[in-house]
Amino acid sequence: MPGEPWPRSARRDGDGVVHVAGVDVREVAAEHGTPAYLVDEADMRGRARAYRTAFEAAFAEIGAEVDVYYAGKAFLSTAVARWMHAEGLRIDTASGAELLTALRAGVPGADIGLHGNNKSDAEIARALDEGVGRIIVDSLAEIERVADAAGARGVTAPVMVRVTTGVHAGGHEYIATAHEDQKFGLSVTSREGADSPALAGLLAVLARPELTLQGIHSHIGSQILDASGFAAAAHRVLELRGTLAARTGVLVDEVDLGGGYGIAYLPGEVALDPERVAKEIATAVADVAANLGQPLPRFSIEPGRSIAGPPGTTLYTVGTIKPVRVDDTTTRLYVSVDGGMSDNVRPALYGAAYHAEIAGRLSTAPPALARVVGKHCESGDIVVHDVWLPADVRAGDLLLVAATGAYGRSMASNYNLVPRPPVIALAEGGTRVLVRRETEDDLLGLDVG
Ligand SMILES: Cc1ncc(COP(=O)(O)O)c(C=O)c1O
Ligand SMILES: N[C@@H](CCCC[NH3+])C(=O)O
Repeated sequence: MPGEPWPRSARRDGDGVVHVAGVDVREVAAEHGTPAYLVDEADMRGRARAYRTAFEAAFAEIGAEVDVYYAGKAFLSTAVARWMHAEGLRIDTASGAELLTALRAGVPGADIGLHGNNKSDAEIARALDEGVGRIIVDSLAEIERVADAAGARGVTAPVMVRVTTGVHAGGHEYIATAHEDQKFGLSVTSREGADSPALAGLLAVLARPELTLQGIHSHIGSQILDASGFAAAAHRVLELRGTLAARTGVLVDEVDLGGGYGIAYLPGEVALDPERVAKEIATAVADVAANLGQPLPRFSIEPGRSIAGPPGTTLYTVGTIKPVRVDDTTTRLYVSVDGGMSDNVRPALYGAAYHAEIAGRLSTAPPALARVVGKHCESGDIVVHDVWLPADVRAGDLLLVAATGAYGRSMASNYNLVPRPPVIALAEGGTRVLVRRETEDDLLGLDVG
């Protein structure tokens, strides 16, 4: 600290105490308790701005426009939706409650998109009634459902068709989304001379007067650290756009290239740089469009992790410490904290690696091999697999885990009936609760049997 993977403002003072946005983590713990998710507001807003300005500039160079949608699945609250909208981003939602959060924040429906491979009737109805800017349809059946719902309301629904391009990209298999054998989208691959499912989807949209075909959507995966996958996917999407134009004369207006921009989780890892990736993608799509003889569409992207991840940290208090002899030469310190897989499921789900440091004091003790574990009844309840902590780590120490802002709170559970931690924004030396701590009464209140 400072530097990746920590929030931009993270510093240690002369006593070794970590401050984020000028706030002493010991004060956060005293005021709000632990575990707690902390968000460096200026950092999150800055990253949103950086993505928007980098993509706008790179696409302006090739003569195209681009909209940036913040992918709310990474972490959404009304404050976050307001920050993102104030920074000139739109909001991508993937459920009725994410949509409602953006609306409650005052984001106009026109600036919101709705995703989902199995949208409920109620979700489709809300999207139509609130006039969302786009519904991203994910199957042939859904195209008919959205058209029927729009017809019943006497409105026209703006839709994008989500396609899968077969491009493999991203981290764990569970977060790659453009390969063939998975649930999302319609494949661009045509088999046995038939139209590809993606082309069939586009034709199905054109066949329904209750729908306007706004564009084609491709999201290839998440935690991608190499821009070439985006360019390869864009190539296939523009080819599909050309095929549709040749068949029907309709040239779709917009292409969404999804999210997936990778971040640093560990010291020494290098995140994708928005300016560089924006330039690489813009140059690639300009070349492809020129080769295909197509005018450029409008573009959009949907970053989530790269905006919400790095500004977020999780503050825990250390409890039980157990040295475990793992072989003749190695002892590992099992350092238990007051949270675990209920507030960050990513290590258990994807084997994701994180970095942690003692945050409330300086230690000159030699480093010891440690594994940070949670308080749940599961041996896979690991917060940080391998990390060197000072050998004098002790109960009561504050431990800060880096880069937990995306897919931490948003994927949190109540395993073992553990209440979920609050989300605290840190800005200009002060704190503000964005999402309050869940209580045992909240959980027992659901038990009406
Ligand atoms: C359709 C879609 N858009 C955007 C995202 C956001 O991805 P990321 O958080 O990796 O930027 C996802 C999640 O992977 C997604 O499924
Ligand atoms: N939840 C995943 C990424 C999002 C996948 C959504 N398509 C993660 O934590 O990495």
